[in-house]
Amino acid sequence: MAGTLYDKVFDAHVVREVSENQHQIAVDVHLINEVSSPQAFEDLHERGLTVAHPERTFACADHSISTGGDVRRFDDALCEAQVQLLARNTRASSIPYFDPMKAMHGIVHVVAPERGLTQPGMVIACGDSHTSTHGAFGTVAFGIGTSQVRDVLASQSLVMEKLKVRRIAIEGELAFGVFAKDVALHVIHRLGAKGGLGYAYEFCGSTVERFSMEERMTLCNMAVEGGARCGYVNPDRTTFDYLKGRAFAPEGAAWEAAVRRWQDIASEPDATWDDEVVVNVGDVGPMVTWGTSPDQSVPVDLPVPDPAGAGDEETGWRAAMEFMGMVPGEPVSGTRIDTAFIGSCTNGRLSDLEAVAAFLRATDRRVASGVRAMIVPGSRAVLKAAASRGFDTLFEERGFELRDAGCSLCCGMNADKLVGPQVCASSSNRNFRGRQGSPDGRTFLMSPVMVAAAALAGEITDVRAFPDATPDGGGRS
Ligand SMILES: CC(C)[C@H](C(=O)O)[C@@H](O)C(=O)O
Ligand code: SF4
Repeated sequence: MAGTLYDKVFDAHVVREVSENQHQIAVDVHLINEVSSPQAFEDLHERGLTVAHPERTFACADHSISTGGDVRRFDDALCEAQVQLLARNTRASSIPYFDPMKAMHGIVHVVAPERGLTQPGMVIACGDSHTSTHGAFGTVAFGIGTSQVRDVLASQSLVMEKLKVRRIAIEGELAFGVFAKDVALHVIHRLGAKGGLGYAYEFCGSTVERFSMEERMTLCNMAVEGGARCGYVNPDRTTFDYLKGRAFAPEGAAWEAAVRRWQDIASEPDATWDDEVVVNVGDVGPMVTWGTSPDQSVPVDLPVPDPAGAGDEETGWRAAMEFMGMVPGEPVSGTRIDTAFIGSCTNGRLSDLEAVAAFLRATDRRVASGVRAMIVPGSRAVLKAAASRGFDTLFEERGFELRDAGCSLCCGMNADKLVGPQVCASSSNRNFRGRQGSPDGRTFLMSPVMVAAAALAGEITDVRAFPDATPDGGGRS
């Protein structure tokens, strides 16, 4: 069957066309969280409706949860109420809940793939924009608003438009110190934070083919920061190998049949894309943002650009630079930091922690004095795997706090927040003003290894400039 993966999956899920380019589509897996579901459940109950498919609905409490070691402690009454409501609503509707008191707790975009819930060819919806992460598996996965969460709870379907598809071929070998996160930041820089509006991004090319599933998740996670509603990678052997044996993955004959089905849904070579872009990443360096939008980034060894060359964006660039304390023509490196945050659904997976551990082992330095450095695994499974490799001791010996799983400082919706105008080197995906819980806080996005380097140096620094860093420590994550 000719066509793109997006077309094939979307078309296979259409229940009916509601109006011109508005389709009711079936949802295979609905992920819910404590932030965007309480109102949806309330609306549902007000209409006298019940959850249509609790067995296709899965819940995590991730944004509001404390990562300080006791998940029963809350920063404020709203956080506590949201988590309690999620527990109550899931219990009342028999929805599986990855309870924060239990071993499978974590950020929903980390937990669902770990469990094997995310599978090729599915439509996955969640009231959270970074649902695009699941596209790494050849899944059409996107964020929805609270009223759509209600619709999916009630009907296991929702109404949406069909997107255009942009094929983004990423080519080249990543240099030492360059990671999937740098590729994501580079692509967004090149195509713009709004460049993907109305599109699904299909990531392909030799770089993506070589990427692990965790690297693909990092890339797809950030598709939404480039304005795309979803991003995906065609499923291949890497995808199948990752999924095999996971809790929700099919088994035996069903596994063989699933793999055949999954192979069929990849985009055909003669498919038609609405747009095609080639991005060469062989000469991309470690990226760092200088502004308040994820596309405002520069390789760490280049100066902050001149807003005079930014056309329509000049005013926005100037405002962002002023807020961030950046000077055109001056390097971002050398900016003193107060906080270092390694975690989030972008970069809180085991391979991220492995890359950080390898980097730390290649140096003997500790976190610079005055810097608070936090490592927050995306899930308890990641935390456990990290501990079994001895990373807990390593991180703590070097002055990093290894915390419990959750969104933590990514969004400042829990006790982990910046204070005042603090500067944070962060491995997360958004650098919007106030993003990390302080209206004046300043966020610089970069890869987890670059965050670790900043933590040791006390300032944003080029990881490649660490004299004792080795290619192993700077390898891809
Ligand atoms: C709070 C939640 C709905 C939000 C999102 O939609 O992405 C959050 O996860 C974020 O990263 O900003
Ligand atoms: S880790 Fe950050 S980006 Fe991901 S779901 Fe949580 S708040 Fe959103």
